[in-house]
Amino acid sequence: MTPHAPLTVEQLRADAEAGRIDTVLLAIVDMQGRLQGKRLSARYFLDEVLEHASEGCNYLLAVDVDMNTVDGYAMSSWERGYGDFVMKPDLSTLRRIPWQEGTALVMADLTWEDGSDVTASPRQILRRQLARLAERGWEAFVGTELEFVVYNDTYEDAWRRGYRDLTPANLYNVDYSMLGTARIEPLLRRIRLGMEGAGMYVESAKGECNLGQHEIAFRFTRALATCDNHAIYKNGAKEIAAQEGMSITFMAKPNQREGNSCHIHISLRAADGEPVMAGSGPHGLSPVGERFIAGQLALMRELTLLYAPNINSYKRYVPGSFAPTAVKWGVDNRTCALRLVGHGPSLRIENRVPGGDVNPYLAVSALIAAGLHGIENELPLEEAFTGNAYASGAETVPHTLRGALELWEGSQLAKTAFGDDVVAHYANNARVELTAFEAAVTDWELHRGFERM
Ligand SMILES: NC(=O)CC[C@H](N)C(=O)O
Repeated sequence: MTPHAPLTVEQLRADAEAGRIDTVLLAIVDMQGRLQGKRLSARYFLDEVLEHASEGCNYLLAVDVDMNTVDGYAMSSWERGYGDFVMKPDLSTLRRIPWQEGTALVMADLTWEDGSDVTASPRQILRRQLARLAERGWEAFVGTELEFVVYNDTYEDAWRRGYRDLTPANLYNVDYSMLGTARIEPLLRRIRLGMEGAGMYVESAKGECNLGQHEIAFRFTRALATCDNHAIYKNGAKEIAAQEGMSITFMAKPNQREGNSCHIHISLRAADGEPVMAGSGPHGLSPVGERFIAGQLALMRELTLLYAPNINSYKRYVPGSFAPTAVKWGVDNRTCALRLVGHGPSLRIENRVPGGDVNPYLAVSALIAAGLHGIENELPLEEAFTGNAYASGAETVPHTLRGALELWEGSQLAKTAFGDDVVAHYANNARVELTAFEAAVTDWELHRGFERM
C-alpha cells in the first residue's frame, strides 16, 4: 500500500558509504505528538544504535510544551532522578528525509532499561490497542486529514510579533479554488513531493475556508504507519515552510474563522484483508460495524481528551463551522461527530472531532478502544441522524478542557482499556495545561479591561 518501499538497512549502509546519507534522525513521539530525538551520524547509527539502541532523558514524556519540568508524573520526576529510557529503532519506519540534505529518519519505540514498555508512550499506547484487535484477528486501517493555515511570515517574525498582524498566504476563502491554491503551489508541491520521497502516498491537496488554509490528503494505510507518517509529515511541513521563509500552523483554532480539523477515518479488516465493518445490514454495515459505531458514541465524551488535548482545541466546536458539536452519527452528514462514508470495502467511519493539534496515536487508540467496547458489549446502534445535528439538541462533546479532563478521569472504561497509569498520566498533562492557562493574562483580558473596567 506504500508506493516506496521503506529504506532498508542495506540501502542505508550503501548510501552512507557513498556519502549520500550522513545523518540519521532517531525520533520518538511525545505527549503532544511531536517528534523528539537526536541527529545521529549515519556511521554511529549503523555501528552502534542499530544493535544496541540509544537513550534519552525520560522527562521527554513528562514536560509541558515549553519543556518545563512539572510535577505529578509517576514515571518521571526529580525524586526519580530524571534518568533515561531506551529509544529502540523500529526499522520498518526507516526512510529518507528529502527536504534535509543527506538525511534519513527512523522512529523509535520506548522501553525501560529492563526491556519493559514505557506504557505512557503514545506509540506503546497504540500498540496495546492494536494488540487487542489482533487477538480477534483484526487490523485497523486509518487515514488522518490535517488542515493547516499558511502565512507569508517566518516563524521567527510571527513569534516576535506575538502572532499579530500576520499575512495569510491567501487573502480570501480558497475552498476548492484552483486559482487560489496555485498561489502557494510552490510550497504545497515541495511538501507533497517531500512526503512522497519519505515513503508516503499523497492523494491530493485542496484549499480550505480560512484565509491561507489548505489540506493535503494521504492514502489510508495500517494504523501505526499512518500515525508515524502523520507525525513526520506535520514536522516536515513546518520545516519546509520555514525553509521557504513561511510558516504553517496546525493549531485547532488559530483565529476566529474556521479551525484546523484532523478528521480520522477508520475501518477494520480481517487477516485475509476482508473488511469486517461492511455487511448487508442498514447502510451497508455488518453487526461488527454497527457495534463499532455504537461504541464510538458511547465513549465519545469520556475520550474527548484524546481527541482534543489543548485549551485551544475546544474553540473549534462552533455550530455551523463544519467542526462538530453533537454526539451523533449520520450517513455522509458533515454536521455529526461521526460520518459514515464509502461503500462496500471502502466503508469507514470518519470521526470529525479531532483538530490539527491532536496526537494521532492517542486519538486512534481512543477510536479502537471505543469500537472494541461497542463490539464486546454488543451495543445496539441508534438510528442514523438526518438533518442538521447542530440544531438537534443532542448531547455535545465537552466544551472545555476541564470538562473533558473530568470525564476522562471518571471513566472506568478508559482505565480498563488503557490502564490506570495511562489515565493518570494524561490527566496530569491536561491539569498542567489548565494551570498554565489560568496563570496567564491574555490579550482578550487586556482589550476588555485595560481602559474600560
Ligand atoms: N473540510 C471540512 O469539513 C472543514 C472542517 C473544519 N475546518 C473543522 O475545523 O472542523
